[in-house]
Amino acid sequence: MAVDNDGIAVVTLQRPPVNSLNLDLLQAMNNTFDDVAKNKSKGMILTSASPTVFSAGLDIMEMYKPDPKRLETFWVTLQDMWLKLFGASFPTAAAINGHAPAGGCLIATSCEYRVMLSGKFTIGLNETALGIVPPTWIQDSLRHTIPTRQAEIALTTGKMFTVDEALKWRTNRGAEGAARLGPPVLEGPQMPPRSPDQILNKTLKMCLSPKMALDTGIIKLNALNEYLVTERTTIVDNAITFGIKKCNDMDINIQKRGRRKVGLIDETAADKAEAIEKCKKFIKRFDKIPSLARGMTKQIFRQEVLQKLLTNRQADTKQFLDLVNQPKIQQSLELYLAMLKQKSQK
Ligand SMILES: CCCCCC/C=C\CC(=O)SCCNC(=O)CCNC(=O)[C@H](O)C(C)(C)COP(=O)(O)OP(=O)(O)OC[C@H]1O[C@@H](n2cnc3c(N)ncnc32)[C@H](O)[C@@H]1OP(=O)(O)O
Repeated sequence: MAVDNDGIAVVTLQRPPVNSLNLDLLQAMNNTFDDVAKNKSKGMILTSASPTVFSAGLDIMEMYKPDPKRLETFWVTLQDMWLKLFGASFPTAAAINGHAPAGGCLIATSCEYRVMLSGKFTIGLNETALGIVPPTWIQDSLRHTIPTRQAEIALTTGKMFTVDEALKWRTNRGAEGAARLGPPVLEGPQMPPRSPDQILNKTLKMCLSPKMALDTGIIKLNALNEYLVTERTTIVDNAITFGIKKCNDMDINIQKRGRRKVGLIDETAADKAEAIEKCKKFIKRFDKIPSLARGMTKQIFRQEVLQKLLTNRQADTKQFLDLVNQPKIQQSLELYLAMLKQKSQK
């Protein structure tokens, strides 16, 4: 952990090669989260020392042919880690500088803000694809981050999102779009400034008139272009809102049409330093908010999900132990480990 001059703690996961979460790493994370809380840090950013992997999720070796006592401690320590991170009163952000499957995605979704490096990385809860069932609180972390329907589809299909798919939906391409429309397209006299409505009404009237002089037509076209440039964002936003409503009315899946993104991450960054900077910017947004009010509001907001695990902790642990000890699950884990080994030897 490194605390910067602003009092923001940057916690770097460092368990080569892929930051898989074994008992030792989870215990170290818990101790670190306690320290961040004790030191009254302004906030915490989680990132990874690996250049390509944020975290590969749970260490499968902890679950394959496990020692019963250690397996139980492992699970309870994972629950503790999640309770501390998801329920932290201080602001939390993840600078996701690589792949974040399963438990890696859990850590990221437990934070309040996510910045992921652009590139060929993926993030998601892929458990069902491995034949394992993510427990309620792990599902809840995703449901807390993205819309319920998208979370259900992602969970049941074991979806791994590309960075672009994971990004949140943005409609405002203001400057870029305006630049594409550009300056007036036709050479010639320009019109004195008027309000967009005045311009549009006049243009419509003129276009309906059968005798329009060329010069007047040019003025009007320039005026229309000016209107489109200045009001583009509003026009595009209104068109998208209208389009979404129509698609919903007609039961058309907007995501398939490529416009709607899911919001699993908040921003992208070109490199780790930029990702950390963007996370810091998020944390600094709370500079003027009294920390007690902020922290309590967050905890109330997350209380229902946290309480579910707190009340069912023993049952959740038993369910995990029963599941892992099933011969079928052991077989799946063995096959998966062999597949990973084979892949890494290529
Ligand atoms: C049973 C009930 C459980 C319920 C609880 C459910 C909650 C969470 C479940 C999990 O988190 S399970 C873990 C799921 N994780 C994954 O599916 C990711 C698997 N790994 C990968 O896809 C890749 O490793 C990577 C993260 C994309 C990185 O790829 P890269 O090419 O950089 O590295 P590799 O060559 O694949 O791996 C290097 C080395 O690490 C070993 N390894 C990778 N992931 C894990 C892991 N999760 N646990 C243990 N070991 C892992 C991999 O086998 C290689 O080992 P060596 O061959 O070098 O010995």
